[in-house]
Amino acid sequence: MMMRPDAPHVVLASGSASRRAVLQAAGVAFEIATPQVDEAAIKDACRAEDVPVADTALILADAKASRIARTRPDDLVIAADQMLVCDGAWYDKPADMEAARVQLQALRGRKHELVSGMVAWRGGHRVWQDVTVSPMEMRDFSDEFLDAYLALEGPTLLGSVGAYRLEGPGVQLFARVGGEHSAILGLPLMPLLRFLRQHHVLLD
Ligand SMILES: Nc1nc2c(ncn2[C@@H]2O[C@H](COP(=O)(O)OP(=O)(O)OP(=O)(O)O)[C@@H](O)[C@H]2O)c(=O)[nH]1
Repeated sequence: MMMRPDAPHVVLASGSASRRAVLQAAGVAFEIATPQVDEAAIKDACRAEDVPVADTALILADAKASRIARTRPDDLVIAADQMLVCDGAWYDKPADMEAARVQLQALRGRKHELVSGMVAWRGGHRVWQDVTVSPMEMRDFSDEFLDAYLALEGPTLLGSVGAYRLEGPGVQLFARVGGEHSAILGLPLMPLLRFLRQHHVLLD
C-alpha cells in the first residue's frame, strides 16, 4: 500500500460498491462503514428550500460522514454523494427497471451533469470538502439499443444515479463525457488523493 506508516485509520462511509472499488484500486487502505441515512428525505427538504445542487450533495455527504464519525473521533471518515442534474431537474437512482428505462429515455440526446460532493471528517467535525462536476452528453440512441442495454445490465443499473455504468457497455450511451473517470463512478480521485497526501495518509 502507498500509506504513510503514521497514517490515521481511514473509513469510507459508503455502501457503494463502485466507490469502494475505486478507492481500493487507487491503493488506499480503508475500512467500510455503511451509514443509515434517509437520503430521500434530505434531498426533498433541500429541493423544497431551493438549496443549490452542490450544497445538497455536501449536506448529504456530511450526513453520511457524521453518522460514522460520531463513534470514531480519531479516524478519518470519508463520505460522498452524487447528484444528477439535467436542465435543472434532479434525477435519483431508479427504483426498478421500468424507472431506469424512463430515466434513460429522459436523458437521451441531452446534456446532464454529475455533481459529486465529498467530505472528510475527523475529531467530530468536517476537515475537508470538495465538489466536482462531470459534464455528460448522451447520444440519441434508439429504443432497440436501450432495450438491449437494459437486458444486458439488468438490476446492476439500480445502484447508479444515472441508471448507467460508464465502466461497462454503458459507455455506448454517450456522445461525450467530461472530467475524471473516477468522478463519474462516484469518487473523484484527483482531489481526494491530493487531500490524503496533505493529511499525511498517503506518501507524498
Ligand atoms: N458503477 C457505477 N456506479 C455509478 C456510475 N455513476 C454513478 N454511480 C453510482 O451512483 C451512486 C450515486 O448515489 P449516491 O447516493 O451518491 O451513493 P449511494 O449509492 O447511495 O452510496 P452511499 O455512498 O452509501 O450513499 C453511487 O453509488 C455511484 O457510485 C457509473 O458510471 N458506474
